[in-house]
Amino acid sequence: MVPEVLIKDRMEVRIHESLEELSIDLADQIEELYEQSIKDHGVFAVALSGGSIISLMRKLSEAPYNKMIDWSKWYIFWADERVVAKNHVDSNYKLAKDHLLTKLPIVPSHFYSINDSVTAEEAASEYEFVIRQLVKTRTINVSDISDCPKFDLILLGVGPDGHVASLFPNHPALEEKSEWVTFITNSPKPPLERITFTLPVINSAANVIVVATGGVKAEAVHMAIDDMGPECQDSPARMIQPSVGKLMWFLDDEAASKLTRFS
Ligand SMILES: O=C(O)[C@H](O)[C@@H](O)[C@H](O)[C@H](O)COP(=O)(O)O
Repeated sequence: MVPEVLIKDRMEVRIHESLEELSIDLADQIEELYEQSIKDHGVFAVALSGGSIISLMRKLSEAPYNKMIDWSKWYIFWADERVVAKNHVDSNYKLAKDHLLTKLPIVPSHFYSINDSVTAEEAASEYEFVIRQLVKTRTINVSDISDCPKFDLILLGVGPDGHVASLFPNHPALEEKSEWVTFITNSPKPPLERITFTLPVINSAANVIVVATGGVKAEAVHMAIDDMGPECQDSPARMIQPSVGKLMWFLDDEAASKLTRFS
């Protein structure tokens, strides 16, 4: 089935009848963005999040995608990470590795996970340092309008409260403008300690994909996408507005159930 597609400015909303259809469409779109990035600068620098998005990306490990893609060109980052050991059940690195990355022939040295043996503050600043080095060598592109990294693709889930990455409603981390990676020690969603890309970095990406499924996300999706009054202004998901890049939302019918169809 073809998804229902809504377009507003540089935002595209793709609504699917089933998770299976969403997963196939997600893999198709990621493959297309990969092709564009390779044509543009020869590599594909992708940042992942935690949560259900990882299992929704599973089609990438199946035919035809697994054979169409030159996986040696992929560089994997985390838009946010829980500050726990890499083998801890809460680790976003472990989640991605167990359910996706080990099923793909990506070069292991192309996984850029955080240092899990230091404090959240140190992990954030070390991670930013690593990204800065990769921007210097242009493994990660640089934004056309600031000195921020321009990831080829940042993939985000969204929480029922509208959080994206580890940027939670009304949290001071949302105000961070100078750091690329910041840390929090009081996450409303456990575990408490996390590192996260800041809004300037997310909004400098060439492409941002946000995935939300299930009725529990319907209100957050409505607040993030629809033209609403002041009550939606606190939604971190609504703050995802790439300055130059493209924003795509992938929803299932339930997550889209409160959405105003705008085109
Ligand atoms: O580490 C995390 O907790 C995540 O990166 C977080 O931002 C997640 O993506 C959303 O909470 C959506 O998670 P679900 O898709 O599982 O609801």
